[in-house]
Amino acid sequence: MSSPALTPRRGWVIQKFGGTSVGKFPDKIADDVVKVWNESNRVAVVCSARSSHTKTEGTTSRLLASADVVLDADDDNQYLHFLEKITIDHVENAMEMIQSKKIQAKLIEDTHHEIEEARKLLYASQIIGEVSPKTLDCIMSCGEKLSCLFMAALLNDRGIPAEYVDLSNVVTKDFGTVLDATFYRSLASRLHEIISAIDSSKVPVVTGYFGTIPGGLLNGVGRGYTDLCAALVAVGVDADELQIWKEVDGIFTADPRKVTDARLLQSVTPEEASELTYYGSEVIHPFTMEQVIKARIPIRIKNVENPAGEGTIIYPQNVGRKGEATPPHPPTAVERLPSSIYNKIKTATAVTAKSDIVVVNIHSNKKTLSHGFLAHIFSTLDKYRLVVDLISTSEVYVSMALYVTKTDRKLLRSTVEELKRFGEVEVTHDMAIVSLVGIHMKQLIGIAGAMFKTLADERINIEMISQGANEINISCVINKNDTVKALNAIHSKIITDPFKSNLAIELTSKVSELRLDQY
Ligand SMILES: Nc1ncnc2c1ncn2[C@@H]1O[C@H](COP(=O)(O)OP(=O)(O)O)[C@@H](O)[C@H]1O
Ligand SMILES: N[C@@H](CC(=O)OP(=O)(O)O)C(=O)O
Repeated sequence: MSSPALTPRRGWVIQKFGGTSVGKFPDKIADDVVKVWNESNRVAVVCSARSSHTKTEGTTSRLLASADVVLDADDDNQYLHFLEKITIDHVENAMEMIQSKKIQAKLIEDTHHEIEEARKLLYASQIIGEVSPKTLDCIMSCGEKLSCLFMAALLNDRGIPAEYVDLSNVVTKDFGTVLDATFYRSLASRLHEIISAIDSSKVPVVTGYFGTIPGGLLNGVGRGYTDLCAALVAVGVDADELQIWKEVDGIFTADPRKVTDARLLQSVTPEEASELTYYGSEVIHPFTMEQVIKARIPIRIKNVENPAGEGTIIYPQNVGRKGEATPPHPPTAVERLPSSIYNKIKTATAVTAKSDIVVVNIHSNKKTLSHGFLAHIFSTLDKYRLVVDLISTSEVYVSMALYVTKTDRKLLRSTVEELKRFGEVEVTHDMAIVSLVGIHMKQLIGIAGAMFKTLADERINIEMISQGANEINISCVINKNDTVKALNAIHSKIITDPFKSNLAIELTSKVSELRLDQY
């Protein structure tokens, strides 16, 4: 299969591969993706740290775990066990995947070297008695170095000339001290210099870790920084396309692993992609969107196991670039309807769910006025770095949906204890947020009611409701055990075939065509 030449001038295509893809399908990445696309375009590869099975057991997670235990007085060598697992995993992978003995030996030597560097940092942290954000970033960077050393070796081993690019020290003080537009512009410009300097016959294999940025990469960007790195590389070289390669065919109308009749979306808007990512669909890091959309670079989500698939494109609605424009945004209703009706139906684009949600209700003890009440609450949450996903408030009541993973449980207990100073606190665990997302929802009267009625018909209790200020997201909090049932019911009634609930006709008839046709 020859790759589509996006432009005759062999423009850049930046291909980002997540950790599980690098861990599970390195051969497909090399032979079915990079090699094919590099025939007609200039490809640069950006990789995350390898995860042989799942991200939680992946290299980055192991490195962060080693930093977690390095100060543990009970067992001051526990961190070495994590490094040992990483070493075995990567050396065995090198021996299995690299045929050339010379390339294999060099890769194994480099692997041991990078892990030794991480060990030195951990040992130094143990001696000093602390792991600073900068040190943590440097320890974490070992993962991307290992995976990109491997990917470059694999490409060379398979006859695809490649060059390893370590971005650990790409950030310099003259980029500024805050993560603002100036910082990202300077970084993108530096990336352009680095990538463009590489021999045009070689594929740059770039670490998704891009250095100790102001405030720290893990603190400032969080997990998923490779998406952002790939975006900045794309902006830097003015790429024709940024491709995010995953293990699903693109963005679906729901999680295809939970909703069997979920359908692939041809395109979504950046706003929809951000909402879907934030509320559970793990599509792409929101910071990434901002960078490439401003540069009007389309983002395509594709599947490593199905590279011939079209994937899903994320692009400002119908904002053409270099002549092409995004395909019209699908209304997503079932296509088998007569086109005269199908093209008029507008409904939500997708439904998504986010787990690990805890609802915290606070009834003010009225010792402070409402603005002080809210200020105290938010400063307490900020102190313990807990993320508020949804909030609804009145003068004396605040209900919040907090994202609390197992590792945050201790922080939650401390937060609740402190919040009790401002009123009575109730905590409900094991909840989930279900969100209906769609650019058309701005014009659809009744869609919120249809969503909540669908849940009521399934006897699913709603703990909390919230509509995003951008009007393209309606969310509610339910018991996590009802998540799959809720996703399937909403998907069936509102997205797959709104006709079933007579929703489409009612919704379309209620909203003026003029407003509807904005998108
Ligand atoms: N609307 C959606 N469209 C596509 N995938 C979704 C959606 N909602 C949730 N998902 C889930 O997101 C996950 C994407 O994971 P994966 O393909 O492994 O990405 P990565 O390689 O970046 O980690 C899949 O498990 C998929 O089931
Ligand atoms: N390797 C890092 C960064 C990352 O972006 O991973 P992924 O692309 O697999 O989400 C992590 O595990 O968080």
